[in-house]
This record gives sequence, structure tokens and C-alpha cells, in this order.
Amino acid sequence: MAKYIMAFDQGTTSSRAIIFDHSGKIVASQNQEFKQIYPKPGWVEHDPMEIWGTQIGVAKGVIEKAGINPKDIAAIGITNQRETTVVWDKNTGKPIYNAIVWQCRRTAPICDELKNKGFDKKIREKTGLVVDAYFSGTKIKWILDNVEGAREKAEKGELLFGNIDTWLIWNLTRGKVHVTDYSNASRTMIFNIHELKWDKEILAELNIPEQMLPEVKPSSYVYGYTDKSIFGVEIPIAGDAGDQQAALFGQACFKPGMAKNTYGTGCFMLMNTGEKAVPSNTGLLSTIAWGIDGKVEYALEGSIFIAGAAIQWLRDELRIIDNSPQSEEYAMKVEDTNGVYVVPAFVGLGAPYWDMYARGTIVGLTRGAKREHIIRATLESIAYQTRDVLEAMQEDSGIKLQALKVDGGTSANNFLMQFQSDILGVPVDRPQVIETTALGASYLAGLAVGFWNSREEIEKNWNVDKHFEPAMDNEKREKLYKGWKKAVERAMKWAEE
Ligand SMILES: Nc1ncnc2c1ncn2[C@@H]1O[C@H](COP(=O)(O)OP(=O)(O)O)[C@@H](O)[C@H]1O
Ligand SMILES: O=P(O)(O)OC[C@H](O)CO
Repeated sequence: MAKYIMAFDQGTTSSRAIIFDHSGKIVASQNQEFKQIYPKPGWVEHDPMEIWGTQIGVAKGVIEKAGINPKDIAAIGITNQRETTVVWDKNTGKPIYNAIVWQCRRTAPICDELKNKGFDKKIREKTGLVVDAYFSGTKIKWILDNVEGAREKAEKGELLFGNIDTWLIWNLTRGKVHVTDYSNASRTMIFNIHELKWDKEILAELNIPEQMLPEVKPSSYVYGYTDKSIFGVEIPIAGDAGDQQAALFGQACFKPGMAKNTYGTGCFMLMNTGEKAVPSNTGLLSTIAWGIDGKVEYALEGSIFIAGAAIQWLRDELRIIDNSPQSEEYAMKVEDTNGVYVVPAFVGLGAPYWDMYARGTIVGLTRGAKREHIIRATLESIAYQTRDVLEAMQEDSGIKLQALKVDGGTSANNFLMQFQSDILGVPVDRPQVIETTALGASYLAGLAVGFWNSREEIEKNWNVDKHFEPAMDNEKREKLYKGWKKAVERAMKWAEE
């Protein structure tokens, strides 16, 4: 029997492939960063061919690194940066435009129009989402409206749309399979999460031909097989989920009320709400967690656009650190931020504010402000944004969280995790495997092919690495948080005409 599952974790800044064994342990991992394209302020693109190239490169690399035979891989699970939109020509397989990344703000005016018409309420009801440039729907419309000849071709059925999962599966099967799963579909703003169908009324409003959309399938399902020319054998592609939902699965948050927070490029807190889509009154999203075992389960989500990306900004743009882990070292050199707050609203603010026109702000600077303070304030901003979201989630769900499960690259930062626990007043638990996104995709794939038999079996694989207890007194916690709220006010609506 095959001994491994391979996960493709196609993230915002890097493509990663990980091989897991039956106990959920990492056998080998490889990743590669790729180019971020910023054609204008607030615009973000990726080259879909580079995404495919880096993803397949790391997949081949990790098989070699692990020293295994591709025949020993029972299945592949795909997980992806969500909402990012690719439109390609069905006949040539070539994208007609760069991928428009989830962070891209170019479609804010289309969203404003939808809101002015009052169509946003309908979208909220049907899709569980807030109207925002974040989601795929307006990105597809932008491509069809702005790329020469695109609309005509789409109407003739010559163009296909996909999020990154769909794009990868289409390429892995050499154009044979055009699918997505429920969790990814629920991020497009054109999918009805109650009826589990592409929504004809929204499609008409955005003028998107339905024939360009992928078929929507469960998240644990054999969608097709990799073409033999790729790995020398046909491997079943058996798991597909958006990266944040995959992380919820990888953290074994299988019961309603269980939540996790993933600190990657952005930061996404999801709470399982079971077979019920819980509507939010506080600016969270109701979204599909996964489709498995013949049913769909839902989650409440707080989406924070910038988390680890702010650390990359310290490294690549401000150039005040050489690498991400160094942020911890500098933050620990000072006792506090000296009154400095950084609001990393580089691409607007997501939950719970939903302000497409907010922009990054540093406040509270005095003559004594040093780089250590700015670095520390940047890390702290991630924890404050998480508190904003946690408060909203507790209000919507009526559940008081006892502990927060964390994961993702940025959760490796112990200073941040301790500050997170302090500012929430809630313990934080980091598991041994923080690559839960890839792990979740592997579990979904493994369950589809009988590599694992049940979620109970999977639950046993979860082990804690480090537990953080709140150690800040309440008065200080609330004073600091009040300062954050004031700083956020300064950042809001900055880029509005
Ligand atoms: N020790 C650290 N301290 C702070 N940030 C870190 C640390 N290690 C990694 N990161 C950040 O983690 C992010 C990468 O996490 P990852 O989960 O791989 O993200 P993604 O899937 O979004 O590409 C990067 O933004 C990087 O700056
Ligand atoms: O690339 P990540 O891991 O920050 O995830 C991006 C999200 O899927 C965007 O919704």
C-alpha cells in the first residue's frame, strides 16, 4: 500500500509541496517564493505560469528530497491562496491576463456601484460575504471588461475561470478536468452557499457567463489523475480546499465552536459552525468550511489581509530587518513600542472594518522612536487585528473561546504568540505541525482514497508544541487595545477620493 500523501500548498508568496506520512508527520517539504507584481498602488498580480512552474518544481523537488518513488504517493491534496482569479483560453491553455490576487483593490469602484444599488444585501444573504474587492466575482468582471476580446470569447465558451486550485488541477490533468470544491467556490461572491449553486442572479448582475465556471465538487473527492508525463505515474488528485478551510481541517476543528487562527501572509480566524451557515452581524463572513461525507459544513471567518506580509515589508521595503525571524529579536530588545502603533492597512482593512480605502499608518511617533519600536509595533498589530476579529466572532457565535489554536509561518514567532495571548486574555496553543494548511489538504485527500478512515483517526495526530498563557494585567491590556482602536481610526478612509 502507498505510504504517503503529497500536499500542494499554493500560497500568496510561495508555492510549497509537502509529503506527509500516515501519522501526519512531515517527511519532506520544499517551497519556492515567486514574483509579486504591483502594476499600480493597491494592485497585486501573479503570473499564473510562474505559479504552475514553481508548484510543479517543488513537487518534483520534494519527491527527490524525500527519496521516495511517486508510486508510493497515495493521493495529492491541493490547497491554495483563495479568491485569486485566473482566466485562460480553453484551447491554448494560456492565461489571457495575469492572476488578479485576492489583495488587489482595483475592483473597489465596481463594489461601490453594487453597494450604491443596494445589491450588497442580496450578495450578503446568498453568498455569506461582504461586498469587497477581495473576492473573485468583480475580478472576473474586470478581466472580461478590460482585456481586449475577452467578453466575446467568454460568451463563445472559449474562456475558463478558476481560482488557483482549479488552475493547478486543470494543468495537472493536462486540460481534462475543470473543477473546484465548495470551500473555494464560497469565496467567489457568485456562489450561493445555501443552494450550493452558482447564483444566476449575481452572475447576470456582474455579466459573467456561467459556462466559464468550474464544476463544484466536495473537498474530499477523486477529481482526476495527474497526467502520466508529469510524475511518470498517474496519481489521484483527491483533496481540494481553500487554504484557510484546509487549516481548520488540519487543526482537527471538526466540532461546532472549535476555532483556529492561521498567521501567513494574511491572518484568518475560522470557527466551525457545523451544518448551519451562521449569519454575521459584526462584519465576519459566513463561508463553507468543506464538503465531505455527503454534506457541507460551514464556518464563520474573520479575514485579516496583512499579517506576515507586514514582516516582509519590514524586510523588503523598509529594509530594517534581514529576515522574518529577526523581527522577534528586535521586538524583545525593547519593553514596549514607546507609544507607537503601526496599522498595516496596505490593501485596505478586512474584517471587521471592511474599508477598501484604508491605508497603512504609523502613529504615536516621538523623537525617541527607534526601529525596534516600529518592528515591535508591526508584530503587535497582528495580535490587535486578531483581537478585533475574536471579539466579533464571540459576539456572532455566542461562544466564549477557551483557547486559540494557531498555525502558519508567522506563528513561529514566540514574542507574537505571547503578546497574542496577553492581548486576548486567552491561552494560545501552537501544534507541532504548523503547516496545518498542507496537512488539512492531505487529510482531505487521504480520506477520499482510504489512506485514513475517519476524522476520529485524524484527531489523534494533533499534538501541542507550545502553550502560551496570558500574563498581562487587565488594565494594561485594555489601555493598549484602546490605543489600537484610535490608531485604526486614523488609517480608515485614507485613500477615498
Ligand atoms: N519567525 C517569524 N516571525 C515573523 N514572521 C515570520 C516568521 N517566520 C515566517 N514569518 C512570516 O510568515 C509568512 C509566511 O508564512 P506562510 O504560512 O508560509 O504564508 P503563506 O502561506 O501566506 O505564503 C511570511 O510573511 C513571513 O514573513
Ligand atoms: O496565502 P495565505 O496563506 O496568506 O492565504 C491567503 C488567503 O487564502 C486569502 O483569502
